[in-house]
Amino acid sequence: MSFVLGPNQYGKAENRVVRIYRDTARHEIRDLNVSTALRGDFRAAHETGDQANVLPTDTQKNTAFAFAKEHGVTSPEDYALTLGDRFLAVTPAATASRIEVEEYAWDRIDVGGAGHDHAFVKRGGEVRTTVVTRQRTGDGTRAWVVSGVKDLVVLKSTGSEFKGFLKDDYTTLQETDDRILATSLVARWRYEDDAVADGTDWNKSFDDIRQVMLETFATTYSRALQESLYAMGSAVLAAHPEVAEIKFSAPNKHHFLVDLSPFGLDNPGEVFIAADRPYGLIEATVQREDGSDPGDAWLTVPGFC
Ligand SMILES: O=c1[nH]c(=O)c2[nH]c(=O)[nH]c2[nH]1
Repeated sequence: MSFVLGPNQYGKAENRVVRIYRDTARHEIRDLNVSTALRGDFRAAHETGDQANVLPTDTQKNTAFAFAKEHGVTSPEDYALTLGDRFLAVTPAATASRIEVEEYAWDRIDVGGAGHDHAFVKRGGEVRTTVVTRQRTGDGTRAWVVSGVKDLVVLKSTGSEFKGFLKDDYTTLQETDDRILATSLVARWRYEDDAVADGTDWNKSFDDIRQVMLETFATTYSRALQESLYAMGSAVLAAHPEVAEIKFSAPNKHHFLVDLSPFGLDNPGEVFIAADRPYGLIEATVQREDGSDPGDAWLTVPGFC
């Protein structure tokens, strides 16, 4: 039996490149998922293990991040064309480079009718939720309404720090005065018992609460995601007497600053790698001090402490 090498390509898939433009107070964000691949004469790498023609996938990854700084991201097309050109230039064995870019769209969070300078909400994907429990009582029924939103992805490109935390022998995290803060928010709020009898406009209430959460996230300087959540919950309870309590489950979607110094580039908060996992998971309830009895409202509602 004999075999020959058929079609092949290799590269680094799904580099999560986030480029922030922060030359002025009004930041811009380009959020990309970049996959690179090279095709050509890479027979030796497969047949004899000789890597002399192989531009490592690690180098391809580094280039994807470095080019986001050096050449910027004016469009996914221009960025991909520039990257593809570079790989061909430095890899003589390559006959083709293939660059696939997905771009995630962000909208500015609306604050008082204007888009915020550095707070964004990811377009699409969010889901409105409600869990209603109607329970038989002696003379009728009682209803609990727990409504919410999940997968509401928000990001601040500045106005967030994390420092002064407890340190031990295993702490390596550096303190920071300025970081990206991002989360995919799950929030559920329980309405007061009389919200049903009072004829609550559920649609209006949902829209307003969502807006209060977004606006508070945007305008509150954050010393931790915990503080942002508490501020958001407090703002909802202050503005909405029909809400008894609100619970949050918020993954801290880490964005790590990429070290571009090996390539002679500085990186003052402009190019980040959006990490997938692990993630910090911050969960908190904000409730009224004299709050009503939640009864069975939260029974089997998953994902909250
Ligand atoms: O907002 C944060 N809260 C934390 O508890 C935490 N822990 C951590 O490593 N980073 C962060 N960020």
